[in-house]
Amino acid sequence: MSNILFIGSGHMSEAIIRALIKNKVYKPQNILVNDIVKSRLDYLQLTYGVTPSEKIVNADIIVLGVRPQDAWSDIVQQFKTNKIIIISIIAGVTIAQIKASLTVDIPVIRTIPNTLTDTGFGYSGIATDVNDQAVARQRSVTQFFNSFGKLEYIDESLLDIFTGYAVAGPNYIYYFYESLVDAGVLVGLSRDMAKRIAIENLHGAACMLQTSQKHPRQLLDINNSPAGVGIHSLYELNNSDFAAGLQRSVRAGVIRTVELGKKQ
Ligand SMILES: NC(=O)C1=CN([C@@H]2O[C@H](COP(=O)(O)OP(=O)(O)OC[C@H]3O[C@@H](n4cnc5c(N)ncnc54)[C@H](OP(=O)(O)O)[C@@H]3O)[C@@H](O)[C@H]2O)C=CC1
Ligand SMILES: O=C(O)[C@@H]1CCC=N1
Repeated sequence: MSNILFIGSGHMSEAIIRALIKNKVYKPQNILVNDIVKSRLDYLQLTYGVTPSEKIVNADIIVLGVRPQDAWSDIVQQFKTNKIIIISIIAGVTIAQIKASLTVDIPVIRTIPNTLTDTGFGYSGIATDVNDQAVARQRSVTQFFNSFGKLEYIDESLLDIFTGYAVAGPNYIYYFYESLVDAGVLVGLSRDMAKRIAIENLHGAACMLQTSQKHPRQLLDINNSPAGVGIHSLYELNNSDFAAGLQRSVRAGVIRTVELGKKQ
């Protein structure tokens, strides 16, 4: 079996490692982890049985899991063989930037993975340059990507937008859920009951949007009788900055992604 090395083994790498093991794409012993934090390596070894690697070694696939602000450029300069494939999960940093730091011609695939790996939901974006497209179709690479949710192969020019909208996406939902649960508590429900109701409505409303073929406005209409409860509560939401606040938030995520990529 081929092996894979994660350099920078934080939250996102861990979510991918969990998916790789769960979906039997790699055995734990074929997953090598490198991080500057030794306790992180101990934790990953103990939790998943993966192999810690305090030095950067060669592997069939090398996942760059450090942050855009970290020394990714110094890391990639250490690769001296073109027998590896680099998969970068670093937000904002382009394939051209990574290739410019390489001293050997190594294929680079850029992905922006979604932390929803445990659920099978959530889109991850993938981009390659034309020269590396054949490499991206290799069995080991396809298996790697297929293990963590749904995939969208996109042009690299869309990847930063995809990051702010799709991959930061669970944030908007978590925050909405938290605010909704607080609203339930505010009007007098126990937190437990407010949570159960909110999660059920989230699932149910998502199902309606997916299966009913109806525009959200039509669904809102069904849910609001004349002079009734729903339209009164929506009136307040309309009066708030809710929609524009959400849209500004997504735009800020996209802008920050671009900004982070320019830092090095
Ligand atoms: N979390 C998410 O939802 C997503 C994250 N990403 C991308 O994944 C990458 C990692 O994010 P995330 O996992 O959340 O971040 P974390 O901070 O959890 O993980 C990064 C890890 O890399 C370590 N590190 C830093 N520099 C080096 C180095 N030179 N060599 C080895 N290890 C190093 C860090 O150590 P220390 O903390 O000591 O610096 C840390 O343990 C980022 O580029 C992010 O853009 C992409 C999609 C989604
Ligand atoms: O904040 C982050 O670094 C990651 C990238 C996209 C969403 N979260």
